[in-house]
Amino acid sequence: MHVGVVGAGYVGLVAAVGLAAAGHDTAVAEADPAKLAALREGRVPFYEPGLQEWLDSVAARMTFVESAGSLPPCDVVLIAVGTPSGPSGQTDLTQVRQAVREVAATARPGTVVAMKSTVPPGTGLELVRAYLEPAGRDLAYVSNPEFLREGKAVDDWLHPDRVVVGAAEPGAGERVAELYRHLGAPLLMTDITSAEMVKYASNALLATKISFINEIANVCELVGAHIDDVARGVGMDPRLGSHFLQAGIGYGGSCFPKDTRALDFTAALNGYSFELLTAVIEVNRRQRIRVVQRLHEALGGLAGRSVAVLGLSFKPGTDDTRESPGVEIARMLAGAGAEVRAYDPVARLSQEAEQVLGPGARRTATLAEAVAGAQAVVVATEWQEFREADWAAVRRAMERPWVIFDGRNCLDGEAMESLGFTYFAVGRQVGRRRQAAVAARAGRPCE
Ligand SMILES: NC(=O)C1=CN([C@@H]2O[C@H](COP(=O)(O)OP(=O)(O)OC[C@H]3O[C@@H](n4cnc5c(N)ncnc54)[C@H](O)[C@@H]3O)[C@@H](O)[C@H]2O)C=CC1
Ligand SMILES: O=C(O)[C@H]1O[C@H](OP(=O)(O)OP(=O)(O)OC[C@H]2O[C@@H](n3ccc(=O)[nH]c3=O)[C@H](O)[C@@H]2O)[C@H](O)[C@@H](O)[C@@H]1O
Repeated sequence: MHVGVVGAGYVGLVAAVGLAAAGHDTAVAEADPAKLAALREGRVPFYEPGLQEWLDSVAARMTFVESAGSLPPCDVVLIAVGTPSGPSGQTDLTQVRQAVREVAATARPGTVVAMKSTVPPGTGLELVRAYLEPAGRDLAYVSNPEFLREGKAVDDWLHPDRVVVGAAEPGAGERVAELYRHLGAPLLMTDITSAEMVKYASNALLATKISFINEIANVCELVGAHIDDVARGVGMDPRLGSHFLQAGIGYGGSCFPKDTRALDFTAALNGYSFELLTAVIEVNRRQRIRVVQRLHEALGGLAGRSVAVLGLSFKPGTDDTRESPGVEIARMLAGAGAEVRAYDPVARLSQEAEQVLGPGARRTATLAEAVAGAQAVVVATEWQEFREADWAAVRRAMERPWVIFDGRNCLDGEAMESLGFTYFAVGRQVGRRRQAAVAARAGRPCE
């Protein structure tokens, strides 16, 4: 088939390369001149493990153009542009509307427009009415949400758990499903709005698991239980599943935060108060603040204290800093008067994000530079470099009281304490603090 893709971000580029690898002639429209220039030189314009090699192997079947209107005639055009949050949590559909408008104005009759961007339930039907029907050229619309993860995008594309296709006309849905047939994944064919809802329900449930385990971890701290064992025990029940039970400083990234807010907003818009989801969002917000509270306590205030934040990308394996807990924590600490040095081995900070780190925070080129003279260290992203760091050397480079907040529960707490650190984590207590919590609990009357 001849396939067009609008938007060469994480989803669009992975989809385009995956479809080219499956033998389709693929044309990609990318509006950002710098990204387009990189792609025309054969370079992936962001960090995604394995994608450069994959692109190299299929480059001959790919072309890159500057706008959706310049795409060659296609059987299917995938839309994979950004859908960021608006100020009240609603989805900003500006990029989607622009892309669909351009495709509707130029696509040849009979083209199928497949939406891979995450758009709120009801959007597809509205786009059909606003742009495809008025074009009068028999353009079909299909919702085809994407479930890949950053950092594992290539593998996720090749091994999807399912392919979801929402269509009003079976023929159009079939044409999109055909693009994935070779992957052998289970296929759900449904209507457009249900397909849109599958995407939000999936992300909301994953976010709920994270906020739930974080609440359990917070209670573990009070009763002297150990979240690692608790999560392992819970996950042994296949009905509950062992995934997404990693407690920490909460979820970030370009999708969970915005998609939970968008679903909350959509529910409210339709007159429904989605209490559970509102709580999931609030728990996630508070989980980051707990780090700042804990350091405030441990350092006897934050003004003038020196704190290193390790990890600015929202998770390991990506350079994406959108809604990253590490960035947010650095900003809160700096806002409270701490002198913050932040380090990340890969993260890409936009100019805006550099500014967002604020006057009290600056980024360093190395871990050693970040921790030199710091009184506390926060591990915000579980990069391998942090797991494998020479923590004895880090302790020597720091100043008293040698506090470490392991926001991803990725270090050996006992080992940290034996190096002289005061070790805090999420739902984990080691050494003296664990004994104290258990003793305090034992001394309390039963409720
Ligand atoms: N990042 C991820 O892991 C996943 C993202 N999604 C969804 O997929 C969509 C895209 O996400 P990302 O790839 O992260 O976005 P992104 O922001 O990284 O990339 C979007 C790209 O589209 C380009 N663009 C915007 N309007 C355009 C137009 N009219 N013509 C040509 N190019 C245009 C932008 O310049 C940008 O390069 C979002 O709706 C997101 O929620 C879904 C699953 C996973
Ligand atoms: O819609 C999307 O964009 C994508 O959002 C997530 O993918 P992604 O944001 O790349 O990253 P995840 O691996 O899901 O992690 C999201 C955040 O949750 C945090 N997390 C994850 C798992 C966990 O157990 N605990 C936890 O705190 C991570 O640190 C990270 O900040 C989903 O996993 C994808 O299925 C989905 O397609």
